[in-house]
Amino acid sequence: MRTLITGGTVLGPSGGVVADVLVEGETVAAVATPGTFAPDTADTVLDATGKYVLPGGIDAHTHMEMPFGGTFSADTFETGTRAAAFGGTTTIIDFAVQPKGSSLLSTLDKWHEKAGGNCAVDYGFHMIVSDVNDETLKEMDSCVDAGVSSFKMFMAYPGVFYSTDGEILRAMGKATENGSMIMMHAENGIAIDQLVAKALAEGHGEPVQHGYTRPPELEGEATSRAITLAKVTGSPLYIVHLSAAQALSAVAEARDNGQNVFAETCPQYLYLSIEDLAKPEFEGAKYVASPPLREKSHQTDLWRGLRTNDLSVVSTDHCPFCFKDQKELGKGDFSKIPNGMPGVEHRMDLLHQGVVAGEISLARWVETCATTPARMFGLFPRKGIIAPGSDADIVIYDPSARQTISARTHHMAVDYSAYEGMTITGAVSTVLSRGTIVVDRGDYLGRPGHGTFLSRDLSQYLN
Ligand SMILES: NC(=O)NCCC(=O)O
Ligand SMILES: [Zn+2]
Ligand SMILES: [Zn+2]
Repeated sequence: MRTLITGGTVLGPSGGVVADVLVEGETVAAVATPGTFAPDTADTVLDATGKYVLPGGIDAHTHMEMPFGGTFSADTFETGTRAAAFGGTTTIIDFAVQPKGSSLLSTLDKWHEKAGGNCAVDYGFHMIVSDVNDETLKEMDSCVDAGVSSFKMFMAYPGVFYSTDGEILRAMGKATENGSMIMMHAENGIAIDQLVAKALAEGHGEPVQHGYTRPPELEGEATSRAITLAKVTGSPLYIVHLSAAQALSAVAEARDNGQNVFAETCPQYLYLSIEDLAKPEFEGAKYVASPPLREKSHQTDLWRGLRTNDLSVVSTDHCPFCFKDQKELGKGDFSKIPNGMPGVEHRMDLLHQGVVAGEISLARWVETCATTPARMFGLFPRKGIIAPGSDADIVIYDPSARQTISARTHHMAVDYSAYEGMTITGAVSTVLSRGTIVVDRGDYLGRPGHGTFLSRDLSQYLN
């Protein structure tokens, strides 16, 4: 099967060039001067004139079917990866969640069961370690052997996912040994729990209290502490869902000092704010995620961080809970609102909107949403670039189309959109996953089970 994509501007991490792309089977065969290949030698010709042709997005932070607060995030691997495909994301890396008291390998088996045969696009796993002991430390080696080479830990959520500094230090030591990466949810959960208890005792149960009780200073403090622990152990560190200027300063300083510290932010922290959390009639619950949405002033710093590469990656932290029945579990007590927001479908569009607004370049759009996550998580050059030999995960993107985001038209299995009514310039036209057209002008042509598991080895990037 040969597919020829003609006349588009092919984008990569260093800019764009008008070229034709030849796909043979599942991989890119050539990127060549327009007209190099006769159209009648291809089975399918896609005219991309006036459009961008870019590597499929890589969302390195999703939570499909994730257990949290007595319920499960609303997207299954089937619905969530289909929504990802609609939005131009052709790889997700989801988090397997170790329940306290159980093993990492049985957790991994469970996540394979959930995802196997169901995904529309390719997928990998990180492992959430919530129980550090001799056995799980050994199992981290087995996870790396099984292609799961990144481990998330929590300085937040005492009693649930939380690890002490000592436990983090031990896991970081193991990561240094076996060439894996520690990913950190950096918020001071012990202090936050005190603020939450005080707010509730004073009768403040409304959603905006979620923001007030998780101040940015406690994200900055935890980020600095994680960086210090990583320095002591010599381990690389990846800060997930960074939201606050204080945390960004800590990351920037560490990077300036030559430490292997990386960070991601998410579209919600670039576009939404504590004003959304403060919406009346419990509507603020739609925006409850941790870390919380911040004052708008933080957004300026985050966009700058994306330009300077102190923020290297944009992921979604897609963790959708329906407003009805799920978010409602926390009516009257904000601490019981399931934490998380939907987003996997709109990351590419929202970051393209950053290009339109002059915040980032086209090259940074591709780099932060595809190339760098591929490099950092052991998928490059198979993913994250359009080059001979790479998987033909390709998005044809119309930069002049206009669309309005709405729950009425999105494909995520959740009853609201965090960006309801927002108008975007640019839209996905066609998406190929390993050479197969999975989305074309609004139609889904893929199938559950097309997506395959990606075994990841980080040694190339980190050494
Ligand atoms: N972010 C969030 O609120 N929910 C998902 C779990 C996590 O990433 O901490
Ligand atoms: Zn987290
Ligand atoms: Zn998350």
